[in-house]
Amino acid sequence: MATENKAVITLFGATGDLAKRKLYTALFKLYQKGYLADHFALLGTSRHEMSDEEFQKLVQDSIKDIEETRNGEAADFSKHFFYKAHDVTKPEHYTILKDRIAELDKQFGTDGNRLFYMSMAPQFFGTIALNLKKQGLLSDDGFNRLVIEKPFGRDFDSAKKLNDELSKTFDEDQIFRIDHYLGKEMVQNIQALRFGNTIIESLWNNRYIDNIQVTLSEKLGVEERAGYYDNSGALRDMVQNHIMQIVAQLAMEQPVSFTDTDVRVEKIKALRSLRVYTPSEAAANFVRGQYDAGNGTEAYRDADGVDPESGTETFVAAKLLFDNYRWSGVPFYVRTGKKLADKFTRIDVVFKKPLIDIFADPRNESDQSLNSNVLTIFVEPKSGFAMQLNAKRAGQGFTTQPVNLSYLQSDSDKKEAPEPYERLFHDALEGNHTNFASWAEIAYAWKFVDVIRKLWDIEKPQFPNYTPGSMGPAASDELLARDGRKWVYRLNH
Ligand SMILES: NC(=O)C1=CN([C@@H]2O[C@H](COP(=O)(O)OP(=O)(O)OC[C@H]3O[C@@H](n4cnc5c(N)ncnc54)[C@H](OP(=O)(O)O)[C@@H]3O)[C@@H](O)[C@H]2O)C=CC1
Ligand SMILES: O=C1O[C@H](COP(=O)(O)O)[C@@H](O)[C@H](O)[C@H]1O
Repeated sequence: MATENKAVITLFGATGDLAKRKLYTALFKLYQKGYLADHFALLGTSRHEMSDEEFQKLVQDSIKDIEETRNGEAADFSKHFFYKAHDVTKPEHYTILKDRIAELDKQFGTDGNRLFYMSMAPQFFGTIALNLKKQGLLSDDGFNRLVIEKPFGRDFDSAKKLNDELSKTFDEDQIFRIDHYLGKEMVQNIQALRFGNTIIESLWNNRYIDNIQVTLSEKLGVEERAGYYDNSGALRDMVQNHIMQIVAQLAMEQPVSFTDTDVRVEKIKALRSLRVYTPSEAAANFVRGQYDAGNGTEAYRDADGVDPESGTETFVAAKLLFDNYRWSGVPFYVRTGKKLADKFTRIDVVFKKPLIDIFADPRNESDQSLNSNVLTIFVEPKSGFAMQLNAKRAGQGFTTQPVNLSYLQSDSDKKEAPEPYERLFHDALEGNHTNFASWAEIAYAWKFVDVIRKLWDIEKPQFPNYTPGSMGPAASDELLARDGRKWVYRLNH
């Protein structure tokens, strides 16, 4: 039975792409499930003039593809939505919001609970937070929470400046920094798999694991976001946040309890032990790429809104090392890129082979009958796990072959699973930080990434260097080949 969350949500950027594509849908699903009911209201803002009725129509249009569970549900839901034109850079405009929030609080009985959601260009985040306090928009009665979109800074210094600005208004336990990968079902499952299974956790260390591979592969290019992406690149867009968060969950120690505070402590410790490279180590352990034209796709540099001489990377592969007792000597290979062969996210945990292969033919030195055991966590589009084991091939004689034990979520399971934004909105309304990035995690991730960024900003890359539809530049395969390893997922394999 769902417990209703009471709050007035103030959404900055209410007419933006993210709000229309993801946020209203997420809220509607929470409404359908009863997590939002009579006692909530959303006050949308942007500079655009619009009436409440027009805004309600915009919200209804955004959720029109979701099936209603009862007649008139979408219309009833939209009646909780209100709008005020507001320029976040104008301090005097905040008074308009303040009065309206107070009215909505009374009208909907939200007990003074306020959730502020910044879904706007990041240069405005600091200003909004400062004005929320200065202009008196915070409540004295219920909770005051801030949900903030990515990117959180573009390097450590800018992230720290932003965090200092936010901290003048909100305490760390009031800030919810969105990383939508943390809202994905199978990313959350990493902890269930590790800490719910003796068979897994007892092997989860450098005695048994040879290497771990994380792949976030995208088939699409930059689409409509070229302006943002060309200033960002894959390192900032995907590695500093999503990949670091996944890697932290794979590397962390078992938390004392499954609470946000204890989980955070362990993730922070894991990121603290990530080896920060010197520039020459960074050059050896990081690979960047940019897609060329090919397979019916134009080159990145020819895309609308991209600098024709752009040196922005659309692909990153890297080898990460943790300097701690559990992981010493185990490389974590990560990669992400646009215009790759397919859209998928997966984690491959490659176990060490048995020390002695008693099945190999002693007369043939090159005979290797045993494969590595590989645990694959399929994050998307399929969701589940597979464990590759060695088994006897059926029939006369004795040879082994790899076989798979697998669990894949059914389509109905997947339909039941909330979308990341639904889950994360709900967590923020509940005040649960488990699936949000803390400042310390973000700070360590930036300090790690800044070394690479600085190096890449100095050295001119040899771009373009990979074909659309491939798995990135050859140097990505060479990164592993140098260590005598291969990506578990590769084309034509
Ligand atoms: N779109 C996406 O897929 C994703 C977006 N994000 C993040 O979400 C945030 C929002 O992105 P997105 O929705 O794409 O951005 P958009 O550019 O589509 O929307 C920006 C919103 O901000 C409003 N706005 C701009 N300037 C002002 C101002 N001075 N005062 C008040 N309102 C203003 C705009 O309305 P108006 O111009 O009328 O004022 C609009 O509602 C960003 O931080 C982005 O990085 C993160 C992941 C994915
Ligand atoms: O944060 C981002 O993520 C998307 C990929 O997210 P997914 O859920 O579709 O895997 C990426 O396309 C975008 O560039 C980045 O900003």
